Amino acid sequence: MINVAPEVLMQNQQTVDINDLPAEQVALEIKGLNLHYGDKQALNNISMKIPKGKVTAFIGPSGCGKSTLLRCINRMNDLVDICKIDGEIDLHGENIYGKHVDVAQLRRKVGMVFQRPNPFPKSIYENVVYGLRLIGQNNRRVLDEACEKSLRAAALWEEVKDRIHDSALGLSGGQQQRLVIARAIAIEPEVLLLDEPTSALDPISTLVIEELITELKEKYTVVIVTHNMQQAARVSDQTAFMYMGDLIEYSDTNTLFTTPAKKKTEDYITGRYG
Ligand SMILES: Nc1ncnc2c1ncn2[C@@H]1O[C@H](COP(=O)(O)OP(=O)(O)OP(=O)(O)O)[C@@H](O)[C@H]1O
Repeated sequence: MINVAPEVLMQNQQTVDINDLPAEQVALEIKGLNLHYGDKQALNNISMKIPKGKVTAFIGPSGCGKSTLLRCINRMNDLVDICKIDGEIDLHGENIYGKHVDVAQLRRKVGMVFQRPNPFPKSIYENVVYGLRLIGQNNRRVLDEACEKSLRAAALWEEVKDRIHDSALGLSGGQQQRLVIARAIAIEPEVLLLDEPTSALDPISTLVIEELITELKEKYTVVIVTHNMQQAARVSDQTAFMYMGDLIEYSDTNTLFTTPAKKKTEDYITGRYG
């Protein structure tokens, strides 16, 4: 028996051949990506297309390489000395691992939110406008507008509008995670990477973030790593199942959860391992 409630999948009805997307619908294309940590290979020849304006989920058992693959998309793995990467990731047709790529610029286009909310010990306002200040924007009116717009987009404005100059550390975990999302979108990235964004949150905050993810895809390409298959089924349009560094199966979420093509995928989604 498959573990994901059919009504969840019904809400998500759509079928797209993910391997046959026209170029204008592709946000990211990963081509023959191999990654080693020292002698250990963590990603094996991964190739996939990530569509624009959709939510793509990476699922798979612990240690299969989901976060590693996610971190390749904004070159966070560059910070790991023993990490060696070959292959290509094209963002709108341009290889992000190309010689002349400005990594700081890339990370403005590809924002990231981590498992644990990590607000800075500053006010709510200063957290949201942080990235704008970094790129030299200090006009009060522009910052005020960006702050309100981002907090609204992150579904947090109504809860904090009367205390935006208070410390961000006084917010609840779920509010902090929405604040971090507001901070990521304030600089208007094209892609938003979410690495298990709800794993430290209670069920109600999780639901709020899931609803938010569904709204965010109207403006951004979202890629999410999750341990939670129900969550992948609820929020994603496409799902990639990974196992021991391999991309085993990648298709629209309904197909992957209802009629997986590979035995390994079926074993995983039916809870036989993982
Ligand atoms: N900085 C690192 N140095 C060395 N090995 C690493 C590093 N980061 C990850 N690994 C290894 O790479 C493999 C993939 O790890 P990764 O964190 O990407 O998996 P994951 O699927 O996201 O796991 P989880 O669901 O537990 O977070 C694992 O074997 C892990 O031990």
